[in-house]
Amino acid sequence: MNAIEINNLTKEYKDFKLDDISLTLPSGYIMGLIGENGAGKSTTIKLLLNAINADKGEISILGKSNKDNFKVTKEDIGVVLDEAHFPEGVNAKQVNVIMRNTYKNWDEKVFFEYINKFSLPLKKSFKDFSRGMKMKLMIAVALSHDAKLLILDEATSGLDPIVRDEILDLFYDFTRDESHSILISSHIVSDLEKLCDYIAFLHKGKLLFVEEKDILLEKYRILKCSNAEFDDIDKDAVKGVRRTDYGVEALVLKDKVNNAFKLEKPNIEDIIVFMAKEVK
Ligand SMILES: Nc1ncnc2c1ncn2[C@@H]1O[C@H](COP(=O)(O)OP(=O)(O)OP(=O)(O)O)[C@@H](O)[C@H]1O
Repeated sequence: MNAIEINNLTKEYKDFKLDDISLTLPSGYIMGLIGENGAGKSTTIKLLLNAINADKGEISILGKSNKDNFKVTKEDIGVVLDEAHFPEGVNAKQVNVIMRNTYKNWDEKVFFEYINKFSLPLKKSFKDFSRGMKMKLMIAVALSHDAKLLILDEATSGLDPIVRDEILDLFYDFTRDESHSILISSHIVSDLEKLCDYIAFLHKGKLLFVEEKDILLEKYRILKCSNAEFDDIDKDAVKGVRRTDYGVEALVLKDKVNNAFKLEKPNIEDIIVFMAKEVK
C-alpha cells in the first residue's frame, strides 16, 4: 500500500500557484519535502490534511481518498505543524486528557514516557513553553496514538542540534515497522539527507523532482572547469551553473559527462541550490 498518493494537485492563491503536483510515498519509507520559504510546503501539507480545499487533483492517504470519511483516517496520522495548536492555558497533563478523548488508540503511558524523555514539565502552561518545548510536546502527541503515518511540517525547527539528532532517531525508529511512513518538511536539508529515503523538491509551487535519495546522490556530480572546457560540455547534461573567478561550477548528470573531468560528489543541498538557480 502507498502511505500517500498525490495526483495533479493544484491550488491557486492570488500571488501563488501550487502547480500540478504528483507524488507517491510507499508505506515503510520517509519522504523529505524541501523548498525555500513560500515554495508551497505548508500548502501541500494543509491540502493533505484536508484543512484547505484543492482547486484540482486527488489525494489518497493510507489507501483512502482524503475526502472519504477522513475523520477515521486521521486517527492513523500523527501531525506536527509549524504553528502550535493547543489552547494556550493547558499543560502537558491536560493535553493527555484532551488527547485521550480525541484518539481511540491514545496511549497515556507512551505519552508520559515521551514527556519524561523530552524533560518537559507537567504543570507549566503551554503558552509559557519555549518553541523547542512546544515542538517536543507536539511530537510526543504525534507518537502516542499508534499512528501509521507522521506528517511533520518543520517539526525539528527550533530544536537544538542534540535534541534534533535524538528526535531524528525516534522518527527513524518509527519506520522500522514496515507499515509506518513519514512525510517531513524542513529547511534543514542536512537533517532530511540523514533521515529520508525519498526527497521531493518544491520550488515556487512546482515539484522539480521527487526521487530516491540514493539515486539522486549517485546521478549527479559537480563539475569544476574553465569557461573554454565548459563550452564543449553537452548542455543536456547540465542541471545548474555557477560562474566563479576561475571558470565554471556546474551540476551535471554523471553519465553524460566525460569522466576525464574532475567530478565531485554533491550533497542534497548542492543539488537543490544548483537546480533552483536554473528555474526563474
Ligand atoms: N490563505 C492564503 N491566502 C493567500 N496566499 C496564501 C495563503 N496561504 C499561503 N499563501 C501563499 O502561498 C505561498 C506558499 O506558502 P506556504 O506556506 O505553502 O510556503 P512554505 O513552503 O511552507 O514556506 P515556509 O518555508 O516559509 O513556511 C506563499 O506565497 C503564501 O503567501
